[in-house]
Amino acid sequence: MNLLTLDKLTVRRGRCPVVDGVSLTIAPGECVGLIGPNGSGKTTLMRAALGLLAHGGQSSLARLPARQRARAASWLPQAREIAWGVDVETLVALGRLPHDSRAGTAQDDAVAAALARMGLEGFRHRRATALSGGEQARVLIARALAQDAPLLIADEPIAGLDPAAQLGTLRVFEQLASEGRAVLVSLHDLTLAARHCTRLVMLDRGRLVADGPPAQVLNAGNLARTFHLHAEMLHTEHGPLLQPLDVLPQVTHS
Ligand SMILES: Nc1ncnc2c1ncn2[C@@H]1O[C@H](COP(=O)(O)OP(=O)(O)OP(=O)(O)O)[C@@H](O)[C@H]1O
Repeated sequence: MNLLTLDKLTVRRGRCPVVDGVSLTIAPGECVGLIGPNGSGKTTLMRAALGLLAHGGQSSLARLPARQRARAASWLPQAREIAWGVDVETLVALGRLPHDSRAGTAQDDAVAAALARMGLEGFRHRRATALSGGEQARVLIARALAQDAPLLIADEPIAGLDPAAQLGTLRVFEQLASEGRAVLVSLHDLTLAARHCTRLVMLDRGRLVADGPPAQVLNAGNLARTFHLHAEMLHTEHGPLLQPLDVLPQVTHS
């Protein structure tokens, strides 16, 4: 059974559609990378899919009552704001709010597992607001993991993380997928997207322009048309490596 179905999802800002008739499904076991240039509609698509923005078309998640939705999907927004100076363990435990028994073994296990996955055991008793930006970002990812939902939707979760933390985070997402959950993650690093996602969905001016295996989606034509990039995809023993070579002139569309 699919964990997310979008059918002609459309979001307008004024008269202009910034997400334009996007249809897709996400099934258990998939780690789907959402890629596209700045302003192509990635955040808007995710927020509309979650029912956080008025939209046309259908989203299977947006239709659910709030509590059920919070059990069906966890959401990691791009803005990393930690408003309260609580300790890291307490903050991560907030991810358990959608579940009935907030205290007890299930909660302790989920929080401990989330802290371990993000390598935060040593931060458990630190005040969350007193951590570095990257550390705070990892704590917020841990909070989303503690929610223990079948689908994680994450908006640029590795922005601002050091290279090891970026790799570690994407490996956690791959692990979630291999455990039978699913992830929809927006990414700007196309090499990491190619290496760690099972599938890529490419947006261009709100439209879905490619959807499939990374090697197929990241072809020279798509990179030129959508990203205005001349790039070479190198196939190394460690996996694909995208080498940007030049910026191409943008074609004006009427
Ligand atoms: N509140 C808003 N009011 C009007 N237009 C908006 C609003 N929020 C976003 N937009 C526009 O919608 C389009 C899509 O924005 P969105 O944030 O979804 O893009 P994105 O692909 O996530 O970009 P980025 O990679 O820069 O984060 C952009 O053209 C943006 O200017």
